[in-house]
Amino acid sequence: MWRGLWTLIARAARGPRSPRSCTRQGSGAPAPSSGSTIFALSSGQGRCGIAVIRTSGPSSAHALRSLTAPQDLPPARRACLRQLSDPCSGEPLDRALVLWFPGPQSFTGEDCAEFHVHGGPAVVSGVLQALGSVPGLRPAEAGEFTRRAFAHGKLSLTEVEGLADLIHAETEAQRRQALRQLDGELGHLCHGWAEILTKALAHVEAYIDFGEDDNLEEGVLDQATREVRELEVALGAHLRDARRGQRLRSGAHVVIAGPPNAGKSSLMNLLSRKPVSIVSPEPGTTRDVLETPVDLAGFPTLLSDTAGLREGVGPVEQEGVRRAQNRLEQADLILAVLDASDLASPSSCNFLDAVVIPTGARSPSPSGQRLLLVLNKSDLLPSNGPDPNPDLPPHLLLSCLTGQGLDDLLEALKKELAILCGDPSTGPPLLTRARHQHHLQGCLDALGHYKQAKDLALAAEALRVARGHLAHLTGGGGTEEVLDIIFRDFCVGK
Ligand SMILES: Nc1nc2c(ncn2[C@@H]2O[C@H](COP(=O)(O)OP(=O)(O)OP(=O)(O)O)[C@@H](O)[C@H]2O)c(=O)[nH]1
Ligand SMILES: [K+]
Ligand SMILES: [Mg+2]
Repeated sequence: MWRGLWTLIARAARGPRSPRSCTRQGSGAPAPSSGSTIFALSSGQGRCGIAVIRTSGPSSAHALRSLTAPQDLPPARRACLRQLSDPCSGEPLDRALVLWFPGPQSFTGEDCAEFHVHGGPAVVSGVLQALGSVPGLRPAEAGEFTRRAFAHGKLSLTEVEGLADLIHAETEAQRRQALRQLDGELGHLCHGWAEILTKALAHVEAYIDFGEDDNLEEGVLDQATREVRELEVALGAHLRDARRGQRLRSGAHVVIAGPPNAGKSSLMNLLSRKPVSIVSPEPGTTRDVLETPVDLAGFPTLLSDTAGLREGVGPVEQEGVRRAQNRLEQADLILAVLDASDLASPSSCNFLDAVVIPTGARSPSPSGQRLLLVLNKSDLLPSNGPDPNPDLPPHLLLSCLTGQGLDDLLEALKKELAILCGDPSTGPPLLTRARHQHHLQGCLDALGHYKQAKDLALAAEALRVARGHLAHLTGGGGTEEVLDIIFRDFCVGK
């Protein structure tokens, strides 16, 4: 009987009824049009010390030989100095280091060549033109090198996304997260989950095929159900964290709010280190929502300054207040600012009652919204005096004028943002894209169908659907459309 079961495990792992399992297969991408060899400048545009031009495809060796003297191929993966010249005119182009990467041990899995040339625009365009004149070579499309790497199974889809994020990473936390994804952590996690599903599916299929024979080990079906239950818990925990990874990728929404003249715009300018907002002693200076991307303590954020919240004002300021309230609802983190020397004023009290106390009391609120209370203008308080208001919720003292308290505020922001975005140095791999969330949710829904299935054939089908979602996440059976969206993020030469 157990031999039968192992045959089934193997069959479930392979298909044929099942979707492709979660392995590092390039499957979904179109096979690179056979015969075409691509080339592009892979380093940045513009004048630079050294520019890297590379090729990928079967004519790479021919291209290398056509442009270099001596014409023999350098040893694999070793840099060699060569004279480069135009194959048609024979005109010298540069003296350059060239490298030869025979496939499949190359970035794309195909034969590749690299030319490390002097970075002047004339040299670069001369070499690109010379490559264009070699038969079988054409300029690469955006992301085409990576797409070929994916098609040859060198990178899984989540690793491709990690690479795109790494190229675009602007803050330290983003870079760490992207590197982890490029290392395949999310892919490995999905792979493990897919294996659990494969085993559970094998158990269910064994029961379907041999259950009646009565010589099947007791509890095979119970074991499958137990495994599915454990997987549901793991997926649920990951999905609850899903917003964090997305915030880390696209920036957390941090909204500065408070009564008029508390110093919100002063704080905006201090944190963004540029004069984004107009600061003036006149209450009601800021009317519209002003926003700017800011790297706060290593985390990417979209920082917004808003109109001071107060009632009984003219129609323009009223519209500003309405916009401020709208923006507050979308905030991941509210930076609530009050004037430390003016805490008893009606506008301060209203703001405390309407925003600070309700949000603070809900912390962590169902929406996950968080709040930091900042008492600004601490320079106006008597020095070394007692806390101006010990009854207030936890707060920080700050002076935008002198900068006192800024380090403590940045430290507190770092803690809040690590909670909101996840800490990319520790913790489980994050789901950085809506696509990841969609497939994990699809997998979880299918597991729900498994539990409700009245009939074993339907239960087995639910497990196959669940596994299909995990396979899609890492790129097995990825559709053309998804691939287009992902590779669009890349630049030419990558
Ligand atoms: N003494 C002192 N004055 C400050 C401090 N921060 C801001 N101010 C002053 O307070 C006044 C109001 O500052 P803003 O930054 O315009 O305040 P705001 O909250 O954006 O005001 P509205 O947009 O009108 O709601 C300005 O005159 C600032 O120079 C501070 O830390 N200490
Ligand atoms: K003001
Ligand atoms: Mg302002």
